Amino acid sequence: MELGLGVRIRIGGGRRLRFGAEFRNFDYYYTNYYNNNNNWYFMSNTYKKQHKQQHWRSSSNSSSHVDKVKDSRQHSSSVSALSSTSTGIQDHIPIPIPPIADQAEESMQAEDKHAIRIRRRPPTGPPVHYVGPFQFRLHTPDHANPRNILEQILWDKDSQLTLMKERQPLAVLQRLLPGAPPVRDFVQALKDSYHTTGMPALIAELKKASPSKGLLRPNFDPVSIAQAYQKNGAACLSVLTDEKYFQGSFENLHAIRSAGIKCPLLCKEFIIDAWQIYYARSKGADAILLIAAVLPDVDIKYMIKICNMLGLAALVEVHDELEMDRVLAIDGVNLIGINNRNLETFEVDIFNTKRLLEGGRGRIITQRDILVVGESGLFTPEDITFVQNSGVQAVLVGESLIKQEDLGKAIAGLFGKEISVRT
Ligand SMILES: O=P(O)(O)OC[C@@H](O)[C@@H](O)c1c[nH]c2ccccc12
Repeated sequence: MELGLGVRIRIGGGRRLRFGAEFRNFDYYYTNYYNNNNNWYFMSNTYKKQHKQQHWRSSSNSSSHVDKVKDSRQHSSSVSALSSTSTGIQDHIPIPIPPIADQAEESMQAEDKHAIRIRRRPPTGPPVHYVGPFQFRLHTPDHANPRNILEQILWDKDSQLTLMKERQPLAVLQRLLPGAPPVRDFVQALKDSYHTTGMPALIAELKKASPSKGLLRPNFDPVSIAQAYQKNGAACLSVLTDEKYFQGSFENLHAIRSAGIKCPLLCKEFIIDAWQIYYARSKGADAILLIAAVLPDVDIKYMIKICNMLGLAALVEVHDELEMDRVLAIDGVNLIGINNRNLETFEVDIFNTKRLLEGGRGRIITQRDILVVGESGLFTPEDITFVQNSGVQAVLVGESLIKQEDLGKAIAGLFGKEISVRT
């Protein structure tokens, strides 16, 4: 008998009892099933409840990963046939078909090919509260810990999401959407501002704290900050909604939207699940962020479809050439953010914006009329001129504004002049 990370038991004579929970990109479509001697059994909801089954991704370094991929291909049709009924998702909900097993496999290969380093979930399975059929864990290998702050944020996000989705399942959320405030055109607002001021349009960020800089603004009143940003020429606002690391919230987003702020709002969140897009929309977002370092291509494509359906803009964020090339290969991307901050190390280098827009990449971007946002680490008029000359039509600025008491002066100081054209 062989025990492997609580995943598989091999019983004498080659009979295998394997317990599997296939990771699907979108949890509300996930399918849990187990394999007993090559017969696949779907786990009913009752079974899941009885065993408090968590869905998780098993170790990616071992052969079990390879087996799992193979198995998911063999059984994809039956699994997907079962999934729609047993997850309780009704047929009439109009959402694009999510990637299923074959695409998930493709996405795994894409992850390898494009070297996505960030792991969205702990690779070694469920944490200690797991009470499934195999309650024990033989050991916790080192790679079970987050390797950097981005992974840590995502792993926390993943567990918070499980709770949020339990409280408000997608079907419930969707019923709220018709009552959400109408979507405003985020990209158009940036273009308009760029054309009227001749300077990069400002997306001013409401960020109370950050993991790299700690507390940035102790007296944080989101609505009055938003009003001051708007009055002083911001074209759009970016509202951090992550609570744990940025001291933001969806309440802030909602409050700003309800206060009648006209600037379109970007929901600044670590999106790993389509559910979050619907949630952001229900709270009044006009745009959402998709981080290429975190999301495989197949997810970006799927999430862009959802954004199009909801009328949201998708700001697709890249940090290096590899990510830029991936994103340029995806149809329908019209707004790209170049983050000058490496989210794994926090290093900031505004030369990054220039590097990524040089040569062929810049030409493709111009040809396709993609709007580029220079993000992070912008403090002075020289910085603004530098990224503008590199080819951006908008900038996303947090720290250098939010830390100053007088936000009007802060904006004028950043651009070297007042940029407000509103009356
Ligand atoms: O405060 P700065 O350096 O001006 O950066 C703003 C913004 O670019 C940054 O907050 C940001 C860029 N991408 C993100 C993704 C998640 C959280 C935050 C961010």
